[in-house]
Amino acid sequence: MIEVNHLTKRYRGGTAVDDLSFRVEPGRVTGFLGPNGAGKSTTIRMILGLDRPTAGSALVGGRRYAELKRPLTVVGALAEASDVHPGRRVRDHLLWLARSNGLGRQRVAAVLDETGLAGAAGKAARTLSLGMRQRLGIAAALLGDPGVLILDEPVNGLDPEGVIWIRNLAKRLAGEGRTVLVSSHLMSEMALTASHLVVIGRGRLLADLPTDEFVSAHSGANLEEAFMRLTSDSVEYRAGGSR
Ligand SMILES: Nc1ncnc2c1ncn2[C@@H]1O[C@H](COP(=O)(O)OP(=O)(O)OP(=O)(O)O)[C@@H](O)[C@H]1O
Repeated sequence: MIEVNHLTKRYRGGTAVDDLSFRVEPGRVTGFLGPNGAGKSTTIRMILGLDRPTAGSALVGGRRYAELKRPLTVVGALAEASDVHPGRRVRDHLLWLARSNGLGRQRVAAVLDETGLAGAAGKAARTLSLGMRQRLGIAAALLGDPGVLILDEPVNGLDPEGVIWIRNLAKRLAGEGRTVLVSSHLMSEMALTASHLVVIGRGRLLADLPTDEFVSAHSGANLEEAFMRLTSDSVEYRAGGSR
């Protein structure tokens, strides 16, 4: 479970996240949506302890990230596909992560299998395709067998096979009872992946409800239309859209 309580982040230039509260429940995939600049990344960064809230809190498994003794065993995150040293081999990267987080080697073998990377374990990161790098990021997120997974724009740039793989993986992880939060700009993909949605605009909560209810509540023919109707006032580049 992820609990975001009155979370606020102000910068000199304005407010990125504005008194935001929602819960991400286990056992289902929750889509995290919002137009560019809505505050999704800032929210995720605060959940992961990478940014300090101005006010409010973000809890993972009932605790602030900074209080977690072994964070990788509680929450796994895919943020940047490329935060691996280019010369490092796939297995060595995961072994290093495992060692520095007090996890056994057997977890490395398990996540290599789970992500279909066993055959590429000896390859240097720089030789991997984007799809393979994405799998490596997911392998790292799964290393501690966490109950909470946060995937920020996981399908960007992936080919259809990669997109389907991520979709099925997210659903399988949720089916195992984990909490899965996925952010994406691709509405058609979200409609296929997420059964629940949290939608924000200008740092504020706009909707928190099941995907099918979201579409019918905003009288859209599909998720994209419903999203456009709901967020049309929150788009950053609109005239008069100063923050
Ligand atoms: N370090 C920072 N300093 C000042 N402003 C910031 C900083 N980080 C983010 N912002 C501002 O906060 C707002 C929210 O940004 P954020 O990246 O969280 O949005 P987002 O929903 O993830 O957008 P996108 O979909 O484009 O990735 C934006 O207006 C952004 O310019």
